Amino acid sequence: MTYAVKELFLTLQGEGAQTGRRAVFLRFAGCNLWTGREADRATAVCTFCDTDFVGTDGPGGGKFADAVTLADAAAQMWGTPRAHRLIVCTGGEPLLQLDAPLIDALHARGFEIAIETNGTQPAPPGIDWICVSPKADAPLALTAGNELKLVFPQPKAMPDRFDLLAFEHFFLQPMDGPAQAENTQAAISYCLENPRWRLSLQTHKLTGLP
Ligand SMILES: C[S@@+](CC[C@H](N)C(=O)[O-])C[C@H]1O[C@@H](n2cnc3c(N)ncnc32)[C@H](O)[C@@H]1O
Ligand SMILES: Nc1nc2[nH]cc(C(=O)O)c2c(=O)[nH]1
Ligand code: SF4
Ligand SMILES: [Mg+2]
Repeated sequence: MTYAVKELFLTLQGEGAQTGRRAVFLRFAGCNLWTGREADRATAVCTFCDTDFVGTDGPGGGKFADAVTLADAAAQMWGTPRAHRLIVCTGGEPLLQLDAPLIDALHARGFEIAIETNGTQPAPPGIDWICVSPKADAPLALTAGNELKLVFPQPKAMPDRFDLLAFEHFFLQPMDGPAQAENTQAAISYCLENPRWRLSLQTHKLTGLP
């Protein structure tokens, strides 16, 4: 199939349990919880998104005709050597496009495959690291994975709804936006009172990485 990619870039994973790790980021275009248009933000299911995922015009983005072409572009972006290769598939919502042929082509090039997902879509087999980030009252199709990273606070998605799910790590990530400072203090207070939860800061924003 054809893949619509907003951008493809090399950076360090900025968030969650794999923070600091070199990674190619594959940002797919499109999401099922927001059109990406500012005019629709207030009425979307997910209203606080910090990302432009509309179109295919970003750095390294485009329409890729097949899985091999896209996996080759990712491998070229990583460069040599082949060891420790990590690709983080994000978006937009990556599970609208990530499929078995692309998973196979990325594995064949030595990538460990991580995803950042809103958890509303089932995941194909073979993904090596699943990070679910629940949004408001959107029902979860994925209730197990490696990390659950909740943007905090969300009145319709408070942490106690999730802390019995089958994840290895539980993170609160302060919601970026006008109340970022207050949200960070609230997340810190919650983690101090609820030791199952750890704080995830968006370190790429602190360091100026993409
Ligand atoms: C842009 S989303 C794309 C992947 C997927 N659609 C999802 O929501 O998980 C990537 C990550 O950024 C987080 N995020 C989005 N907007 C944010 C904000 N305003 N503040 C903090 N984290 C945010 C998401 O919750 C998710 O963990
Ligand atoms: N450096 C960096 N780390 C990230 N972790 C998750 C991101 C995302 O937008 O999915 C992201 C991102 O956009 N940049
Ligand atoms: S689900 Fe993810 S990509 Fe979609 S609008 Fe929300 S944060 Fe953005
Ligand atoms: Mg981001």
